Amino acid sequence: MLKEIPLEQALNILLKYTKPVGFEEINIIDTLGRVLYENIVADFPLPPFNRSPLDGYAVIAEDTVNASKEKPCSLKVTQNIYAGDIPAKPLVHGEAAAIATGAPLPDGTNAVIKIEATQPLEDRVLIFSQLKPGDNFIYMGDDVLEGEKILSEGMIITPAVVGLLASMGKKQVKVFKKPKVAVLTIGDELVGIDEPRLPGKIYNSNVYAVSAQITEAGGRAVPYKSTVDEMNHIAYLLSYCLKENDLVITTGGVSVGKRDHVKEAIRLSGANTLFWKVNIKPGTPIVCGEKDGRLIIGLSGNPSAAMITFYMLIRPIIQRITGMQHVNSPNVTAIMDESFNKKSSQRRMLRANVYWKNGSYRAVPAGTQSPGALKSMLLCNALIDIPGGRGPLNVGEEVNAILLSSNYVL
Ligand SMILES: Nc1nc2c(c(=O)[nH]1)N[C@H]1C(S)=C(S)[C@@H](COP(=O)(O)OP(=O)(O)OC[C@H]3O[C@@H](n4cnc5c(N)ncnc54)[C@H](O)[C@@H]3O)O[C@H]1N2
Ligand code: MOO
Repeated sequence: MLKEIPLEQALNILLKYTKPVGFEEINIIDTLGRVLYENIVADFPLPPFNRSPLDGYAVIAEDTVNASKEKPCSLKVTQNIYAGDIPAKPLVHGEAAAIATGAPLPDGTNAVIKIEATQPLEDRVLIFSQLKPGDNFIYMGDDVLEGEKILSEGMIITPAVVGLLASMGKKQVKVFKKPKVAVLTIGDELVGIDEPRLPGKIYNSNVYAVSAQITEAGGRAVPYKSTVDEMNHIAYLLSYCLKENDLVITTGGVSVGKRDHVKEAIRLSGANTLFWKVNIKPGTPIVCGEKDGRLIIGLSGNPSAAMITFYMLIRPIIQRITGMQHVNSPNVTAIMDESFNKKSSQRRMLRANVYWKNGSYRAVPAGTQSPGALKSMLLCNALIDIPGGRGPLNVGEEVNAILLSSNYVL
C-alpha cells in the first residue's frame, strides 16, 4: 500500500482503474450535459436545398445588369414561394419569383434581391440594383455537407449539439451511461435529517452534499443510510455497495482514532488497498481500495475536506466514466486581495473566491479554513494551491488558483 502520496499520483492511480460503464439510448430532450457515445455523420446536407436568406425576389443576376434607382429593370413575377413550399417551375430569363426567407430557390435562379430594393408593379417587379451571381444565395450544404462527420464520440452535449442532432432528425441518441455511485456515511454521531437530533449527535450533511456533487459531476448518486463505527458491519456494507454500484464513496472513519475502521474494513471486504493518505490539506487521510476493477474511496468525515477531495479526485473519475476526455480543472494565476496568515507545512488547498477585475483574476480567501467548516464552501469557487513549506500569503501576491466551476467566476 502506498502512503502519503502526491495528489497527482493519487489521481493517476484512480484513473487507471476508471473506464466507462457502457452506453444507453435516450430521448434527445434528456441529453443536455451528457457525453455522446457515437459519431454522427450527416446523411443529408444542411440546408437540404438551395434557399433564400431574405424576403424578396429570386432572379437571374444577368437580368439585373445596370439596374439602379433611376433606371430599374422590370421582371415578370411568375410564382410565389413560401418556406415549406416546392417551387412550381424553374426560372427563365425575364422572370422573378417572389420568395420568403428560408424558402427553396427555384432552379435557374442565381441571386436574390431583398424586398426593400424592389417595387411591385401589377404582375411585374421593379429591381433597383444590380446583382452578381451568388448574391443572397444560400447553397445546399452551405452549413453541413452530406457525409460530413459533424459530432464525435466523447463530445459533451451542449445546446448547440442538441440543435445539430435535431436538425439531422435524431430522436434517440446514444450517450455514455452514468455510473451508479454509492455514498456510505460512517459515524456513531450521525442522525438522519428526519430523526431527532439528540445531544452529542449531528445531522448527516455529507450524504447530501456528496450526493449533490456526484449529480453535478454527471453520476447517479445512490445514498445509503449512515452506519455506525463497527468494523465488520462497515466491511459487509462495503462489499454490498460494491456489488450494487460502479463506485463506492465513504465519508468518516479514515483517520487514526480507535473507531476509524474504514481502512481495515476495506481490507476485510476483500479489496486491495491502493493508497492511504494524500499529501494535501484538508482531506489528508483519504483511503482507496480496489476490488474486481471497482473502487472504494474513503474520504475524511470533515464536511469541507470531503467536498474538496471530491472535487480534486472523484469528480475527474466520474467524468471519465461518463466518457469525458478532459477531466482536469482549469488553473489560473490570481492576485491575492487579502492576506492568508497561516504557514502551510503541507501542500494546502485554500478555499477562495476568485473573480475577474480589470484584466486579471483576483482571489479572496473564502472564510474559516478549518476542514469541518462547511460555510466556507458557499463562496468557494476555486482552490488556491499552496505548495508545502510556504509561508503566509501577502496581499498582491500571485497564486495558482484551481477553478472549481468556471460558471461562478466571471
Ligand atoms: N491524532 C490524529 N487525529 C486526527 C488526524 C491525525 O493525523 N492524527 N487527522 C485529522 C484529519 S487531517 C482529518 S481530515 C480527520 C479525518 O477524520 P475521519 O475521516 O476519521 O472522520 P471522522 O473522525 O469520522 O469525522 C471528522 C469530523 O467530521 C464529522 N462528520 C463525519 N461524518 C459526517 C457526516 N456524514 N456529516 C457531517 N459531519 C460529519 C465528524 O463528526 C467529525 O467532526 O481526522 C483528524 N484527526
Ligand atoms: O486533512 Mo484534515 O481534513 O485537515 O482535518
